[in-house]
Amino acid sequence: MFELRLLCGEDQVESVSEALEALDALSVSVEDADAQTEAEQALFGEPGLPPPREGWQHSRVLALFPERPAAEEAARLLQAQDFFAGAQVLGIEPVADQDWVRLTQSQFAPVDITPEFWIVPTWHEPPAQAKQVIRLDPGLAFGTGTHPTTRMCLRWIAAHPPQGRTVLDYGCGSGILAIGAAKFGASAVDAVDIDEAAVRATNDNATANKVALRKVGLPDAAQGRYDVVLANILATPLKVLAPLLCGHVAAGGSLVLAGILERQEAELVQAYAPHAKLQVSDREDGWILMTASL
Ligand SMILES: C[S@@+](CC[C@H](N)C(=O)[O-])C[C@H]1O[C@@H](n2cnc3c(N)ncnc32)[C@H](O)[C@@H]1O
Repeated sequence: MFELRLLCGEDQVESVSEALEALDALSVSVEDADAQTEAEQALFGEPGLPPPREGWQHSRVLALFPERPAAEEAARLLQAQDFFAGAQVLGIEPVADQDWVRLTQSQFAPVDITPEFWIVPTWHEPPAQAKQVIRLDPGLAFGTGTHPTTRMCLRWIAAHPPQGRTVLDYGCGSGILAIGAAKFGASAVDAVDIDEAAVRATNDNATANKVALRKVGLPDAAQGRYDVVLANILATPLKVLAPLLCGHVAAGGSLVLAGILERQEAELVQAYAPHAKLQVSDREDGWILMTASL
């Protein structure tokens, strides 16, 4: 395959990408041309908030073609378009054949939560010392066990097995916390997310792990009170959700919150103060786990 490399301004990326697709590019990808420089810009904000920017100031657009003449023809046609004015063709490079599946898989190794509790991709054998295993492959939904926020929630579950208790996983992503709670003996687990793709992933991952979740759906599926409420979202939505999440915790139950940076501790304590007394119960890589007993 051959890769056509282009440099475009913010306003040109969409037209150039669409034109490349119309010119039968096998794939089109866009990178921040200013990455790792002082001009690098963040594009994504917290969920529910508008992105700080719609696109990068300078983008590298990379298009794959099966043959060099097709890439050359695409470059020639693009250069003749008005919308390409100011953009540049950086070159056409052959792309070495690789076993992409193997390469991707090699980046996801088993992850230990405790010495005996592991998250293991399906293409790996569980380590010998693993007594409790969640089988999970990377997918569209967040939560493979590699992020500190997920790891801290799973560590909390392993340290406080919800044996015979009801659990709500609010913002379930891949369903990893719900599955963990079910594996550690919860009597009923509900998992909800605002993202339909997360709901689908949670159902699929629960089936793959042979655990039965009681309800999986959009946030309205969470009804009533639970002995344990887990929410690994981010500080801003967690603050907004304070009354709702606390309203789902049964008397004597536990609230477990993650997605909070160390510097956000005080604002979370304040937001939850009318409902619960939050305290930091774990920390990893600048993230904290905050919990409360109600
Ligand atoms: C950081 S991921 C956590 C996924 C998984 N629970 C874990 O611990 O790895 C946060 C998830 O919360 C969901 N989410 C964000 N805001 C939400 C909201 N207001 N209500 C429900 N889910 C939300 C996102 O769609 C995402 O799947």
